[in-house]
Amino acid sequence: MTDDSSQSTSSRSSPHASASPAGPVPEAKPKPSPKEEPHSESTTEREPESGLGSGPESTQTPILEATGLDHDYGAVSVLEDVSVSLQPETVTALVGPNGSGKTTLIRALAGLHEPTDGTVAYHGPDTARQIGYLPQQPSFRPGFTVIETLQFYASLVGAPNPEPTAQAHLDRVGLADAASRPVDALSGGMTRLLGIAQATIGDPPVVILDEPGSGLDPGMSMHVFDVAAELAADGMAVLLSSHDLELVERVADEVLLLDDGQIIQRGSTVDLQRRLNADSLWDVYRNATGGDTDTVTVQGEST
Ligand SMILES: Nc1ncnc2c1ncn2[C@@H]1O[C@H](COP(=O)(O)OP(=O)(O)OP(=O)(O)O)[C@@H](O)[C@H]1O
Repeated sequence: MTDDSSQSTSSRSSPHASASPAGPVPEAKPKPSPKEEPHSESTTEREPESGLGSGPESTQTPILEATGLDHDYGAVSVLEDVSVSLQPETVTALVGPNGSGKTTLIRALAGLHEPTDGTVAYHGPDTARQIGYLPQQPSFRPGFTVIETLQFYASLVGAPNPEPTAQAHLDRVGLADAASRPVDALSGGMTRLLGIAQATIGDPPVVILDEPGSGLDPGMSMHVFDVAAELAADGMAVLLSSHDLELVERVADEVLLLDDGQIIQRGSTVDLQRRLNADSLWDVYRNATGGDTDTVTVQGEST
C-alpha cells in the first residue's frame, strides 16, 4: 500500500481541502478484546530512546513517521522529543491525562501546525487526500444539510458520484436518518459523527481522529471505535485519541501513553499489561502516570 515517495508536512495538502476518489464503504465489524500487538514488542520510555524512538521494531515502512517532535506555546514546552510511527492496517491509540499534549501532537501529525522542532514525513501513496482528520470540536458551515455537507467534501476529493459516496459514509456512522437535517440543528454527538464521516471521505490512507467517542452515547461510542477498527482492516493507518480505556483496549493494536508531553509507554495492551504487571489498560495507565486522579498537570505552571 505504501510507496517510497516521502513527503514532509510542508509539502502536504490540507486534510480538509485535498481530494481523491472515495471508494466503497465497508460494514463495521467488532474486534476481539484486548488486542495482541501484531508486529512489535512494547517499549518503556521516558528514558533515552534508541534510534528514531519509534518504539516497535517494525519491518514495514511507516506510512506516517514523526521524529523528535517538540512543541512550545510561547515559553511553555508541551511536547518533548516525541516520535511516532503509524502503520497501515493498524489502530494506534493515543491516551494520556488532560493537558498532556495529545491534541497538540495530533495537530502536528495532521500537518495543521508546524512543530517547534522535529519532522513529520508521509510515506504513503500520492493520493489527493492523504490524511483524514477529525478535530476535537468539529464544526460545519451553517446552511447546508448533512448530506449536502458530505457531498461537498466528496466533490472536493473528486469522487465520481458524490451523492452515493456521501450516503455510504453517512450510513457507516449510523447517521443516515439525519441526512436532510441542517448541520446547525445537529446535537453534539451527531456533529461528531458527521465529522467522522467527513474524515474518511476520499479514503485517505491515514485517518486521525481526536477523541471520536467524546459526547457519544455508549453504544454509538463502541460503534465508532468498531468503525475505526474496520478502517484499519481495510488498510488505513488509524490514529485516535481517547479517554475511554475499555474501548481503546477493544480496538487498538498499539497504545501510546503520553504524559507531560512525553511518550512514557507504548505497545499493545497485552504487552503493556504484561510488562507493568497490570490487569487492565486502566491499571497500566494508573501505574504509568503515577495514579494522581485529583489534579490536572498544567504544563508551564509550577507544581
Ligand atoms: N494554543 C495554545 N496556546 C497556549 N497553550 C496551549 C494552546 N493549546 C494547548 N495549550 C496547552 O498545551 C497543553 C496541552 O494541551 P492539549 O490540548 O494538547 O492537551 P490534551 O492532552 O489534548 O488535553 P485534553 O485531554 O484535555 O483534550 C495544555 O497545558 C494546554 O493548556
